Amino acid sequence: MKRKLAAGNWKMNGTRAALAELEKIAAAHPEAAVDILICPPYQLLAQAADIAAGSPVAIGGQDCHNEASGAHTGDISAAMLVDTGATAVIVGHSERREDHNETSALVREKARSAIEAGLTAIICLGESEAQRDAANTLDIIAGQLATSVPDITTGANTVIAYEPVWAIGTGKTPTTEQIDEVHDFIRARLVRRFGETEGAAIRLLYGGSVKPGNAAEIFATDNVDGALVGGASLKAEDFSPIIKALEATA
Ligand SMILES: O=C(CO)COP(=O)(O)O
Repeated sequence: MKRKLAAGNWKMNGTRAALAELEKIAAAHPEAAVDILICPPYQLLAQAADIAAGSPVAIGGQDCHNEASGAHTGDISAAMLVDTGATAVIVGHSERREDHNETSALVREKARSAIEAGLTAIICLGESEAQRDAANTLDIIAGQLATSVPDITTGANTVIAYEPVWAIGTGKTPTTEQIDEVHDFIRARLVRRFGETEGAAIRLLYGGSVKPGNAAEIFATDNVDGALVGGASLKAEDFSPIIKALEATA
């Protein structure tokens, strides 16, 4: 039985003072019925991993380079993330695709590099508002999925996060029917490509304005195995109820 996953992406938020929130999250869930992951900014990773040690909370990075080392000023490799104590990394977030012109082909190489280093790759996909309005959502998802997900993907090493770009940080969320449609589509494509067992084992997260108030409804949707949460993961008082809502479905 695959465990559901409540993941928090702190994005470019948080100095050392923010670690107090991580302490609160770890203390509030000593025996979680779901996996919990916090992805703080790089400078907090090693300390975050120390704080989370012995708790059900795992720590992840928000991006990695596709190469293991070398002349890439300002970048971080998957092996370096492992060295901090991180066990996962987000790749292909729409903010990386947009701000850093990351293509799906590059995202695939980052995911491959992360998996080869022993990290769980959380690969993000999602359509823009214009793409949804033009009824291109499933075509966009199909293309991103085909190109961003490496052949070495298994249920154990990869998580897919569906994050409609227009729902991120906007307070807008798709209807549960819209989430259902995309998640079912992703599941079918994964099963077709990786086979019944692995295709079904890859966890599918929904991300985009998940809050304590809408989490239960989103988690009741078929093929939603958890959430990738931005703003509401920054404070324990917001993230804990989301974890609990997911536990209620586990
Ligand atoms: O981008 C997200 C998580 O990666 C979602 O962000 P928000 O939850 O702030 O909308």
